[in-house]
Amino acid sequence: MRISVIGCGYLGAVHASAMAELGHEVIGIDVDERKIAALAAGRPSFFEPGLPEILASATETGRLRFSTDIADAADAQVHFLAVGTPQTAGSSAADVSYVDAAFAALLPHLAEDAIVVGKSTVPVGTAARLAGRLAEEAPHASLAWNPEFLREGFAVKDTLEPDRLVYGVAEGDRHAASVLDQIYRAALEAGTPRIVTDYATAELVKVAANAFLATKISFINAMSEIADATGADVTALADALGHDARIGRRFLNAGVGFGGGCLPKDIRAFTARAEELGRGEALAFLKEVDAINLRQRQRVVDLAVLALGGSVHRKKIAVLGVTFKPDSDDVRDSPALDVAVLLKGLGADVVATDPEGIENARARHPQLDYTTSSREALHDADLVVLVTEWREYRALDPDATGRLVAGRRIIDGRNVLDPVAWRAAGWDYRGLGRP
Ligand SMILES: NC(=O)c1ccc[n+]([C@@H]2O[C@H](COP(=O)([O-])OP(=O)(O)OC[C@H]3O[C@@H](n4cnc5c(N)ncnc54)[C@H](O)[C@@H]3O)[C@@H](O)[C@H]2O)c1
Ligand SMILES: O=c1ccn([C@@H]2O[C@H](COP(=O)(O)OP(=O)(O)O[C@H]3O[C@H](CO)[C@@H](O)[C@H](O)[C@H]3O)[C@@H](O)[C@H]2O)c(=O)[nH]1
Repeated sequence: MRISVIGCGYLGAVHASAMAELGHEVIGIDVDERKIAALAAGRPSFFEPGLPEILASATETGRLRFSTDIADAADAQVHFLAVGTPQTAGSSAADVSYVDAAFAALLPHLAEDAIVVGKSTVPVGTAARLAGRLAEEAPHASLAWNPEFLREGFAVKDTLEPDRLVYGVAEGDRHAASVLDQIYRAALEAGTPRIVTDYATAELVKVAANAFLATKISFINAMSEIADATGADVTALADALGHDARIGRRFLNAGVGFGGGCLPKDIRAFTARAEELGRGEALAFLKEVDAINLRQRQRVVDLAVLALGGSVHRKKIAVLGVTFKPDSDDVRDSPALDVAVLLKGLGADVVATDPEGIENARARHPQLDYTTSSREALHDADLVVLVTEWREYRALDPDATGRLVAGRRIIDGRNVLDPVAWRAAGWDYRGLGRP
């Protein structure tokens, strides 16, 4: 199948490469010339495990090409829209202007029977609006919405082996569903469940899934606040809750909270859309989910102040991690980076380290000191704050780490270290919701 992917960021670059890996002829389109030049040379413009390999092999065979000119997508049968839908500045709503612009640019280039397939996360109602426009301006083409559920760090695997496929199609449009079935044949043959539904349901599945995941994390973080007040242990609580198959253990890790380019902005956009629909009350709880989440960042900072006896001023603090999660270089709405900035704001000498995220972090917060060497960050530190659970930080040895620092104090902002082992090595260990 000849496919175009419009928007080659974290989602689009992976989707384009994975579609080529499946044997399709793919062209990736983006307005960012630097991104396109790197991708065309077989180099991803961001860190994602497994992506360099499939990108390089697909560009070498010529099955995957890139361009900044949308006219080069004209002979594709299927066009995936994967442009960004960030939070609008000064509002909690999603900014759909990139979707609208990409859609408008594509319209004059649509071949007979072409299918435009939305992958971006959009406010419910967007697909119906775009379908209306298509019916007027390119009635020979059709629209489907096929939301994406990949996680950064597992993006390639999640794209090739998704948990489920959701197609939102116009009433009676069997063609779009059957073309998508051909594209995803390998996953369907492996037994991936597929739900064919209307536009609004498909759009809602995506934001509802993220709202549920965010709620689960904020739920356990709220429990961690209660655990702190009572001496209970939130990790044991999560383990015990998780054994109930109806609840499940995943996404019950208390800590500095959720960030990234999806969960935070998606729950805010969903709330804003519910308000527009006159159903604000139904999703009012998501504001609390957001508030609980943001509070965790301050809790980590408060613990740091406590650990240093009331002030962090002029104290050297090693902040381990700047990305919103491990195995990603993404610092969008990163709790880790926020903690570093808050500590710096209190006068601490912050040295932040991260295996992959420093370049992006520096672009956003040039006022912080960074190093790629965790040894350098730890050297002579009065306090260590672990905020992104990269494997190398989880594997730190308390004795060896203790020999690098000036004071054996650690805040485990992800509850991933063994408090017994760290305390046995003489550390003042503090987690969130851990006695
Ligand atoms: N990142 C994820 O893990 C993920 C997962 C599922 C869904 N999503 C959703 O996918 C969408 C994209 O997210 P992302 O993280 O890849 O964002 P991103 O910012 O990394 O990428 C968006 C890309 O679109 C490009 N772009 C903007 N306007 C364009 C236009 N008119 N024509 C062509 N390209 C254009 C930008 O230059 C950028 O490269 C969002 O709606 C997001 O919510 C993201
Ligand atoms: O128990 C947990 C699990 C996650 N997190 C945090 O939650 C955030 C999001 O994690 P994750 O969902 O793994 O990362 P994303 O790559 O942002 O993926 C989410 O957002 C994507 C974009 O919409 C969706 O496609 C995915 O299905 C959805 O999981 C990160 O900051 C994690 O540290 C926790 O704090 N505790």
